Order: sequence, then C-alpha cells, then structure tokens
Amino acid sequence: MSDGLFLTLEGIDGAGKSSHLDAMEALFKARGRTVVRTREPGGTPLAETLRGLVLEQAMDPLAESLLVFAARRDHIVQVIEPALARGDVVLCDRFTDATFAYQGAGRDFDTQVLSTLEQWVQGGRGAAGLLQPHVTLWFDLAPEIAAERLAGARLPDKFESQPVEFFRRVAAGYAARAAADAQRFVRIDASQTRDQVWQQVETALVARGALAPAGGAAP
Ligand SMILES: Nc1ncnc2c1ncn2[C@@H]1O[C@H](COP(=O)(O)OP(=O)(O)O)[C@@H](O)[C@H]1O
Ligand SMILES: Cc1cn([C@H]2C[C@H](O)[C@@H](COP(=O)(O)OP(=O)(O)O)O2)c(=O)[nH]c1=O
Repeated sequence: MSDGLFLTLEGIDGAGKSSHLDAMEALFKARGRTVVRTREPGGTPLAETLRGLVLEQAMDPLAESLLVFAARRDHIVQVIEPALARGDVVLCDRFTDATFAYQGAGRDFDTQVLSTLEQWVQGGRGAAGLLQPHVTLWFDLAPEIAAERLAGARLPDKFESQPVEFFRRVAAGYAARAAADAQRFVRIDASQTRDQVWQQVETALVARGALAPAGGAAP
C-alpha cells in the first residue's frame, strides 16, 4: 500500500466542518500532496443520485441505511481506494460514522445491521481488514448552537429540519463512536471561533503525523 491518507470530517449539521475544507486542502497541497476532496453521501455520479434521494425523500431507516451504504460502496470502489493506492490525500466530508450517528443513534436503527453493512461495504480487503479513515476530525458542538448557526444560513434539507432532540441523539452517537475508536478520532471543540477551530484542526493534523510528506512517517 502507498502513503495515501484517508481523512474524514464528522459532526452534526451546522457544527462548522465544511468551513475548514478549503484551508485543509490548501495545507496539504502546500506540502506537495495531491488532494481528492469528496463527500458522503456522494462523490460519484451514482452516489450523488442516491444522495438526492436520501436528503429529499422520506423513507424508513433500513432503506436509508441501504442507500447510504450503496452510495458508499460505489464511492469506495470508484474514488477512495484508487486515490489511496496512488498515494493521494482523500479529504472526505462525512463517512460511515455519520451512518452510525444519524441512522443508528438519530433514527434509532439497529447498529448490528449497520455493522454488518459496514463489513460488507468496507471489507473484502484480506489482511488489510476494513477500510477506515486514518484520522477522523469530529467537530463537537451543542445542537442548540448548531441550530442557531444554521438558522438563515441555508435552506434546511430533510435532516437539517429535524428537531434539536434528534441532533442530541446524533451527537451522542458520535460521542459513542469516538469513545470506541479513540485512536482514530480527534475531538475538535467546535464552539470556539473559526480561527480557534482552525488552530485545533492544524494541531490535530500535526499531532497525528498527517502533514508528514508522502513517504515519511505513517499516519
Ligand atoms: N466557529 C464558528 N463560529 C460561528 N459560526 C460558524 C463557525 N464555523 C462555521 N460557522 C457558520 O455556521 C454555519 C454552519 O457551518 P458549516 O461549515 O456549513 O457547517 P457544517 O458543514 O458542519 O454543516 C455557517 O453559516 C458558517 O458560516
Ligand atoms: C454520510 C451520511 C450523511 N447523512 C446525513 C447527514 C447530513 O444531514 C446529510 C448530508 O451531509 P452534509 O454533506 O454535511 O450536508 P450539507 O451539504 O447540507 O452540509 O446527510 C446521513 O444521514 N447518513 C450518512 O451516512
């Protein structure tokens, strides 16, 4: 395997993660890395079509989970694995942690089923095991503050229209996922100013060795 780096950003809607994507991309590019910037659900034509369905249509949580994992499978096969094999940095706005947080905790769907889907979709890599991000930046913010930030910022989609109780469950889902994989997750205190949040992001990337040149320290 190459020195590809798989980096994901997670957090409830309005936590502020997208606000730092441009700067993160620039940071890696300044170090000579090729960056593939992508998102979930999405990242391929098929997955973007599925994203439209998931964000616009009402459906039961199993159907929703199957669609996000179908989108993920296409994204992994078409984009993520080839990019990592080339040694690129994959900068991905959300991945499977969002499924455990939104469908699992938020919609109270069976996490055993989600774990099975995770094995199917991210497995099959022999000794390499499950495909998982090397580093996940978790933007942690109280749902009330996120709602204030989102009010008026953009037209709410299906999830963004959910009540604050939904986002409390989603936030708890992220906390549980982070506690179960403390090596991969970095908690970012997203309640701070934009500049302070950026400082935390940069510090976390340095601490995890993510800014080392390709061929240097392993992430
Ligand atoms: N640290 C911050 N303090 C105050 N407002 C912020 C901060 N970071 C982002 N915002 C604003 O909050 C809203 C949601 O940010 P965004 O990056 O789109 O969140 P997300 O991608 O996590 O949903 C935007 O209007 C953005 O300008
Ligand atoms: C990846 C993923 C996202 N989602 C939800 C979380 C978000 O509300 C939404 C899309 O995420 P996002 O791209 O953050 O939305 P926006 O472009 O509005 O910032 O999809 C799930 O419910 N399950 C998933 O597996």
